[in-house]
Amino acid sequence: MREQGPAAGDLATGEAVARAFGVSRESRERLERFVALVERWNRSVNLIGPATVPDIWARHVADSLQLLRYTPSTARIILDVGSGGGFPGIVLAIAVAERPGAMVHLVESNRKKAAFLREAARVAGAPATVHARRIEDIGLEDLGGRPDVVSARALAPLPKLLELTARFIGNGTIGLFLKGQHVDNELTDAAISWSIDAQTHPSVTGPSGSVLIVREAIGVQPD
Ligand SMILES: C[S@@+](CC[C@H](N)C(=O)[O-])C[C@H]1O[C@@H](n2cnc3c(N)ncnc32)[C@H](O)[C@@H]1O
Repeated sequence: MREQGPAAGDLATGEAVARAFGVSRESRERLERFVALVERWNRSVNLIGPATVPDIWARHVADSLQLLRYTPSTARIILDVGSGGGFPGIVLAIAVAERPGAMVHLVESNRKKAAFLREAARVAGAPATVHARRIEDIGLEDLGGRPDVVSARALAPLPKLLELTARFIGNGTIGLFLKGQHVDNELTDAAISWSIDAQTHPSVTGPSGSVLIVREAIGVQPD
C-alpha cells in the first residue's frame, strides 16, 4: 500500500479508495470483506450511523486510511482506543498487514463491539488483538511494548482524550486523532491542563474534519 497521501477526489467506492490510496489487490480484498461484515453486523449492533452506510467507503474507510500517511513506515505496534466498528483500527491493521511483526491493539470496552472486532480481524486476516476492556486498565505489558502510534476517532473531546492516552504519547510515540470541526477549540481547552506539541492537517474526506498529530502532551498544574 502506498504510504503517501492521495488526492482527495471521489472516494465513494472501494475501487476509487483503492486507487486514491494505492491499495494493493490483496488489501482491497481484505477491506471489501471487512466492509461487507460491517454492513451485515450493523443491522443488529450499532457500529456506524445507519445514514452513513451508503457512504461507508468515503466516510469510514478513506477517513481511516488517511492516517497511514502520518504513520511512520517503521511503526509496528499501533494502539487504537475506542475502536467501535473498527474505524480506524481494523482499517489500519489491514493497511499494515504486510509489515513483518505489525500488530494493532484494539481497545473497546463494549463486549458486543469487541466480539465484532474479533470476527472482523479473523475475516479480514488482519493483525489485530482485541482487548475488551477500558483503556484506563491497559498497560504496556498488554501491548507487548511501547506503541509507535496511538489512534482514535470519536472517542472524546481532546482534554478527555489526552487524559486517556497521554501516558502512551511522547518519546517517539505519536497520537493520530481524527477530529471534527471544533479541533481548534478542543486544543484551546486542552491547553489549560496540557502542554501539547501538536499539528493539525485537513482531512481528505471533508473540509470540516482534520487529522490531529500529537507528539507530546505533558500535564501542567493550573495557576
Ligand atoms: C463513538 S464510538 C467511536 C467508534 C469508532 N472509533 C468510530 O469512530 O467509528 C466510541 C467507542 O469507544 C468506546 N469507549 C468509550 N470509552 C472507552 C474507554 N474508556 N475504553 C475503551 N473503549 C471506550 C465505546 O464503547 C464506543 O464503542
